[in-house]
Amino acid sequence: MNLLENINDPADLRKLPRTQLTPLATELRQFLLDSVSKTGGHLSSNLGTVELTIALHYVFNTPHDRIVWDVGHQTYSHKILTGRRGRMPTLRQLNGLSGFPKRDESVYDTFGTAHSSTSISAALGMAQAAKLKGEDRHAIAVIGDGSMTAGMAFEALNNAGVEEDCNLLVVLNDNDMSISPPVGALNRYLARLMSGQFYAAAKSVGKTVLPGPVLDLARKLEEHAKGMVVPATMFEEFGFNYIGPIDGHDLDSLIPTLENIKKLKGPQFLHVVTKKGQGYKLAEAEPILYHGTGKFNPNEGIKPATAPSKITYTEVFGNWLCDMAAVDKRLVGITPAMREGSGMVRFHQEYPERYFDVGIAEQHAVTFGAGIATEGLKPVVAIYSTFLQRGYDQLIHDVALQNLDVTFALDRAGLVGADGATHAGNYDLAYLRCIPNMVVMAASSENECRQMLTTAYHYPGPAAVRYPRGAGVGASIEAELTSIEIGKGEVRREGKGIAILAFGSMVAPSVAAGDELDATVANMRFVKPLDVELVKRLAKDHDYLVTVEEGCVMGGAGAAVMEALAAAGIAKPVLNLGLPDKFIDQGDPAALLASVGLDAKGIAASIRQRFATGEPRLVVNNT
Ligand SMILES: Cc1ncc(C[n+]2csc(CCOP(=O)(O)OP(=O)(O)O)c2C)c(N)n1
Ligand SMILES: CC(=O)[C@@H](O)[C@H](O)COP(=O)(O)O
Ligand SMILES: [Mg+2]
Repeated sequence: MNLLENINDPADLRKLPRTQLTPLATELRQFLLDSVSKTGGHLSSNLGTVELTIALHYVFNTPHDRIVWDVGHQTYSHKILTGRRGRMPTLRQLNGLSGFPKRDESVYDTFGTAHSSTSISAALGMAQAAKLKGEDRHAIAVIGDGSMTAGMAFEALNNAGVEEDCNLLVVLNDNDMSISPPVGALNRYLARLMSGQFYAAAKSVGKTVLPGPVLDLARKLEEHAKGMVVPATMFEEFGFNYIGPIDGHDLDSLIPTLENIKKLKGPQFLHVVTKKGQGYKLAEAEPILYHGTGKFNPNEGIKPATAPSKITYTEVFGNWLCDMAAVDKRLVGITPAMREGSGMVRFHQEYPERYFDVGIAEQHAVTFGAGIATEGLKPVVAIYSTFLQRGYDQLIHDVALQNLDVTFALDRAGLVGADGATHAGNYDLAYLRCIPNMVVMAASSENECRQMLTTAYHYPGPAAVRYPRGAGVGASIEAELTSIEIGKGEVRREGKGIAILAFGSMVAPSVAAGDELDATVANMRFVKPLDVELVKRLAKDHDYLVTVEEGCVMGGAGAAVMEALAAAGIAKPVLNLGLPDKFIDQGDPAALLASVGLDAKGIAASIRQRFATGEPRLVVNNT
């Protein structure tokens, strides 16, 4: 029977008899696999949450009751069961379904996410709001074991645990994995809880909420443990009723347990155990490979690329890190839970004692790096541009204010494609250049990226190198570790009338636009310190200046050029090109860049359009 086809929203699901839920889960899992193999997406986490999603929507009265998903990369079943099955072929594409929950996509998406560890705070906010408004509803945060490692999650637990009359349920989806294997003491603690499984459940309110067979087992274990002092779980110490761990793939455990929990008041904590990749053997065996996939044939699985592909900036960084570590024993590599994404797998293998995965803890990663720097070692914090937003105060207060020698390797700078607005690294140039002591560089090629990393590393204060997701321009990469002069740009092309001052990834399209317009093109390299002498010279020798960056135009590199001109008392018509003052959703990165005029054609067209009349004027392109 095709059960899935008849479910247009959770009300349809709730009409099904319990006996049909297991066959539904089988259909849903197959649908997920077929669909994600055609679009790409976060497969393993989604395969692991099929039953949990069914159970939550079956037991709770959504959307009246609020489910808040953490990260949201595991919400495809939720999307499918809440009326978006037909749009799954558009997942993560331009004008298609987002890969994450989004409030304007569905009323069932109660909270927009993609950066982790926000769910408990948001759900607690909803629960408190319901209380204040006199509304009777449940708020449920679903958070993974990886996401639970972040400070924010603990801040929220700390707050929630004393809210005794709040209808908050935290579901910990423990699959013993982050993207990479989980790290840290919390992970060890959860493993210990697992090893004493049903025992802990029997001790807590589990007696009243666990379904018969699970409870029987719990009682037997309790009998066995008689006479021992049973410590409360840390979640109980935080003020939650802790229930679990229970099997998150067993609907006969999940549903009655949730039904019982639903009757309880106050902060509840349900520990659910699932398997990443559940039901698809290849993903079960290699959950990291199947965490985020491109398109693949599900019968064959993901195959290694046959044709040699262009090296990515991530690989450039990973190779540089190993090369620099080989010549400098002081180098320490730090990642907040992004070993694979940041290109640190080889470094981890070759230098395990100097490799630190600190968990999903960007704030801590930055201050941990600062602490290491105070002792004369050389920390390199590898972090996506978007995730450094989490560590901003740490960057200012702990690193820059003390002028500590920390190198920041900022991957995924600019538009990232399928992950969309939540992951776009659009703000780093603006948020970094205003911090005293910082050196900020934007790489225009693979080789320049390597040189900039070396430059940042040797600079005795805080320095950041930003580079985009994916492959670069195909430049050959030197083996040496050479630096470039700090604060010096270079002229790539001499032309007439117009000078284009390009930053990072925008150098290549600007050179192409320069060829078309016979304009001068400079690779500015440094956003801070800006090459003011070069700016002045270009202003003197040209009628018009154009700045181009793959970053928010407001407050970014172009703004730095404007400030420099103003400080020098130079009045010149300047056109600032960059990312507009709006969030840009998912899509093919090249198409997205073209849509905001940041390809060669768009740059040339904007320049023609603004300066066609020859009238000097100041324009900011932030439409
Ligand atoms: C603040 C932040 N840092 C890093 C990430 C990248 N990230 C996405 S999913 C993930 C792992 C999450 O692990 P878990 O919560 O256990 O979910 P699972 O992938 O196991 O389903 C990471 C590190 C993120 N989304 N947000
Ligand atoms: C959900 C999440 O935050 C990550 O899984 C992210 O999607 C990884 O992005 P990259 O593919 O760019 O590493
Ligand atoms: Mg996990």
